[in-house]
Amino acid sequence: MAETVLSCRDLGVRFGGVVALSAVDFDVAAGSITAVIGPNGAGKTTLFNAVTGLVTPSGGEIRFNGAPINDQAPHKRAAAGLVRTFQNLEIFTNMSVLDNVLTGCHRTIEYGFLDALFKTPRYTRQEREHEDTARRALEFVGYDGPLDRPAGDLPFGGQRALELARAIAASPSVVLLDEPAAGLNMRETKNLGQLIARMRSELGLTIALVEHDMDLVMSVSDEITVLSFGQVLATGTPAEIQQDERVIAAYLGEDDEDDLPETTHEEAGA
Ligand SMILES: Nc1ncnc2c1ncn2[C@@H]1O[C@H](COP(=O)(O)OP(=O)(O)OP(=O)(O)O)[C@@H](O)[C@H]1O
Repeated sequence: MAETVLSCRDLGVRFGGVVALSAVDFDVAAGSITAVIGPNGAGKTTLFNAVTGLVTPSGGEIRFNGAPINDQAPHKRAAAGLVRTFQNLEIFTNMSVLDNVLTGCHRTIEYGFLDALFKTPRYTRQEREHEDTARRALEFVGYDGPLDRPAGDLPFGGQRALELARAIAASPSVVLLDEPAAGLNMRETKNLGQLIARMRSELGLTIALVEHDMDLVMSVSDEITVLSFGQVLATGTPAEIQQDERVIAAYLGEDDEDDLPETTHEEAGA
């Protein structure tokens, strides 16, 4: 069985009187694609925020590569290889496409302030390496436009791809994708599914994703955790989750977009 790289035990998060997460157990196996689904307000983004250090848990433990990280600052978690993307794009629209991706490389900077000031060989070498990494990440996500184009000029789908490239350029071991298909059309979503599968197969990444697009979730995921009202409702394979009566009940009354599709993991060609 694959080793667990990320785990939450008995995780709780409160915002004043609102219990956003309660007694949540969540595991991500090395090399897996693990999805977190659930109705609006179920606590999915809060789970990712707790894992990446953007919110402080009121209880429970988060472990990354076996070590507790509850007290670790967000940038330390990123430096350790736990990298994320955001539901609302966090693109620097005035910066170029290349510079946006380069910001992802900064977690691996080894030169100091004086190296940068005097442009020492160490600085020049690492800047060149970072640029190569950024170019390769852009190529990986299928970007073939000019590198100096302002990121704000890209269409929405292009900006989503740019965010993925930035996460990839950070050389992570685990990537958390928060609603990567939000705002994408059907063709773009299908391409995204292939890209996520390639991130695992070609780059060896472990991926966790929060997503509302059920066709995407069911086609790419190995394991799914379902949250409802801040608690884990079910955990299982796509086939198990699609047949789970509690999950189906939790989704009744949700938008069509959120309905569990009838396609299975196998049918979707994952
Ligand atoms: N910063 C905050 N302050 C107060 N309440 C919050 C905060 N962030 C989230 N919440 C509340 O916590 C609960 C879980 O929110 P969260 O955004 O994690 O849900 P979600 O499953 O990601 O929803 P969606 O699918 O709509 O993005 C909700 O009741 C939400 O209103």
